[in-house]
Amino acid sequence: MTDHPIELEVEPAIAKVLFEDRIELARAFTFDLAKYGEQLGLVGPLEYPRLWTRHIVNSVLMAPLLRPGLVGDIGSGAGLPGLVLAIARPDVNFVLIEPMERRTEWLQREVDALALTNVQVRRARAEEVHDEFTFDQLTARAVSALSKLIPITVPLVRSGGELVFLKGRSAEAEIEKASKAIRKFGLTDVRVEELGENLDTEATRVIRATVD
Ligand SMILES: C[S@@+](CC[C@H](N)C(=O)[O-])C[C@H]1O[C@@H](n2cnc3c(N)ncnc32)[C@H](O)[C@@H]1O
Repeated sequence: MTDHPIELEVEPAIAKVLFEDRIELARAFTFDLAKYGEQLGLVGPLEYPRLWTRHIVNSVLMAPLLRPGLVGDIGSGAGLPGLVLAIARPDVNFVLIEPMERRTEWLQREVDALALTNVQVRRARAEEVHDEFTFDQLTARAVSALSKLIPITVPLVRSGGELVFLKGRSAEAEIEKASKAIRKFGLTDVRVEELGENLDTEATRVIRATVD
């Protein structure tokens, strides 16, 4: 692989606050993402000046919502949020589920390079592994609208488990549009939460829902 001329956003101070003693791993991952991301079609060049803020910090804001157990991340792509969360939460086990071979190769290479022992990479679509995994919590970012995510993710989560989806401004509208699926798949306590509101970074939003 050829080196990419890196014009990376300077690491924001909040990164060290959020990653604590895992910051060196987060730096190594971010550096690799900047180096290979465009070449491997993982992130576009326009994202480089906001790689930390918009992608790495945005993902790690979810870390406090996770409980020790098994977490599935659907459509991990470049590793967002799954690999970032696995860096931040070594006490949680993760399965990154991603159908594209080039992306799973990238994810596995990073898992190996960072010597992460709490991550499994599975090349598949979510709906192909319903009989293979039962997660305590399931995360996703930028995969599809809530109404489409519900049927492919709920069968992967244990009763009492939780969906945690990073969403933008559309969160409430997506909940509204997914009302039929929410009823059909027995989701309760469906709500939008703001993350990072009092921190020195862009706030973000998640949809959280409990699986009956
Ligand atoms: C727009 S990318 C987002 C990647 C990453 N989550 C992020 O936030 O940058 C959507 C990803 O979801 C994956 N994907 C699409 N449909 C999927 C499915 N049914 N199950 C699992 N992954 C899926 C795609 O291959 C792609 O990597």
